[in-house]
Amino acid sequence: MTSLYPIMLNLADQAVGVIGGGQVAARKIKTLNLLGIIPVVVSPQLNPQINRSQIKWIADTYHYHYVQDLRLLLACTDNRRVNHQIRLDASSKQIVNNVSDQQDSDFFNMATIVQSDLVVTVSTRGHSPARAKHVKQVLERLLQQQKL
Ligand SMILES: C[C@@]1(CC(=O)O)C2=NC(=C\c3[nH]c(c(CCC(=O)O)c3CC(=O)O)Cc3[nH]c(c(CC(=O)O)c3CCC(=O)O)/C=C3\N/C(=C\2)[C@@H](CCC(=O)O)[C@]3(C)CC(=O)O)/[C@H]1CCC(=O)O
Ligand SMILES: NC(=O)c1ccc[n+]([C@@H]2O[C@H](COP(=O)([O-])OP(=O)(O)OC[C@H]3O[C@@H](n4cnc5c(N)ncnc54)[C@H](O)[C@@H]3O)[C@@H](O)[C@H]2O)c1
Repeated sequence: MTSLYPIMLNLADQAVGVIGGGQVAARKIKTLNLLGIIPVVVSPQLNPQINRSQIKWIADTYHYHYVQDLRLLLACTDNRRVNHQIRLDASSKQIVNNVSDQQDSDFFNMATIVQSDLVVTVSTRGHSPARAKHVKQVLERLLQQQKL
């Protein structure tokens, strides 16, 4: 993807859905929670790293009716067909991240540091998530050292 534009999305009164409850979902939920967002999670199983008190869990496989009122959707199952179906089902008001296919996503997630009102994000335009993670860790140390 070449045309990417970073923004802070206003999600007041709009809910977020995570479909799938595995390792990748756990990482995305952690960041949502850091930002004070309690997502709806649709998944028959939950990774133990997911804090159940910080989500609204629907213990079932994906059906569109569970997510039709949600604004932002993170398609995080380990089934590429299901993740793609979530994007196909989405209305024009919904924005979808398909974790198994960059080209099938409306947006990418960013490595995110949250320190009260300060939010620092890192993106590699989808090229190297591991690099984004590394730069985030360096920035975390810098913020701490410099007391910024
Ligand atoms: C930044 C972060 C935010 C977050 O999602 O939390 C994030 N990935 C993170 C971590 C991470 N992801 C992966 C590893 C193992 C890497 C390794 O070991 O090499 C690790 C490291 C770890 O887990 O430790 C593997 C991976 N990631 C993607 C694919 C598929 C693909 O490339 O298409 C695969 C291969 C899957 C496979 O195995 O096939 C795709 C995406 N990952 C993105 C974001 C988006 C682009 C970000 C950007 O522009 O830089 C994008 C495009 C879509 C999206 O998900 O939005 C988070 C930072 C962690 C932090 O903050 O600490
Ligand atoms: N974008 C990223 O950051 C990134 C990073 C690594 C891997 N991936 C991709 O993410 C996918 C998921 O990886 P993972 O490690 O989280 O897998 P995982 O096996 O840990 O978790 C998969 C989850 O999906 C759920 N699930 C399966 N079918 C479902 C359905 N029909 N409806 C609802 N939930 C369903 C399972 O119950 C489980 O909770 C992989 O396919 C991988 O290619 C993406």
